[in-house]
Amino acid sequence: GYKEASKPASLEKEPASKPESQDQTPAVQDFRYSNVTSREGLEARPSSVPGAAIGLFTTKALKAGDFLGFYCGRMVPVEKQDEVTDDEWKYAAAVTKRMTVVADTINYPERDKMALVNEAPYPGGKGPNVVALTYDVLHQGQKFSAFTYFVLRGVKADGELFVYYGIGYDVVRKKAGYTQPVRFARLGMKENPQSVLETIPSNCFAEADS
Ligand SMILES: C[S@@+](CC[C@H](N)C(=O)[O-])C[C@H]1O[C@@H](n2cnc3c(N)ncnc32)[C@H](O)[C@@H]1O
Repeated sequence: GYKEASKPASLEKEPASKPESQDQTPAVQDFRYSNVTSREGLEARPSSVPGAAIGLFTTKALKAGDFLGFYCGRMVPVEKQDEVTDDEWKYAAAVTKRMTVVADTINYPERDKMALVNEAPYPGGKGPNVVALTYDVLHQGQKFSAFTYFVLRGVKADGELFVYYGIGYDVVRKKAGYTQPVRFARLGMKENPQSVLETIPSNCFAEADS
């Protein structure tokens, strides 16, 4: 099933509205290491946001509910999170209560691509066109969770992708020198990642919260 996710790990949950519930937990057929962790047609390019460095763009038009990709990287358990550097926190997301994923877009540019999605320019922009959700799978009787990105509203070909990082990201935002209003999102139809990817990348999952 899916549940709304927040980012980064350390911080409080935002009171965001729940996306439509999907009660069926998908059971995976193939659950293994893979470098293909996102849909086709996503490219890193210089961001349209001044000062935001690189951004993620889609070469193909996307529609609300489309699966974008798994947010992958190094899994850091809660007891090791004091070892995460300020730079790494810029690329961190909470997968579960006890596990944070820290993306490495330099060494794993394909696998850790989701970490290149910026926040929408503010003020003046249209806001996010991507939303973060927790995706759960059942594998050999055990539940695993991944932090995923889904398309929130239609994006034209060559459009830049934007997601709201959550209230907890404010510390990092201040250091980077930009602001962002609190956002609430509701997502309708959701494409199953398993209909987009040939294999589900097990290295992007953590043992689910019980
Ligand atoms: C997850 S990374 C996104 C990828 C990053 N732009 C890069 O080049 O690697 C998050 C960082 O991107 C930058 N960023 C994201 N959205 C931004 C925005 N709207 N304005 C300015 N900087 C932004 C900030 O430095 C932030 O800490």
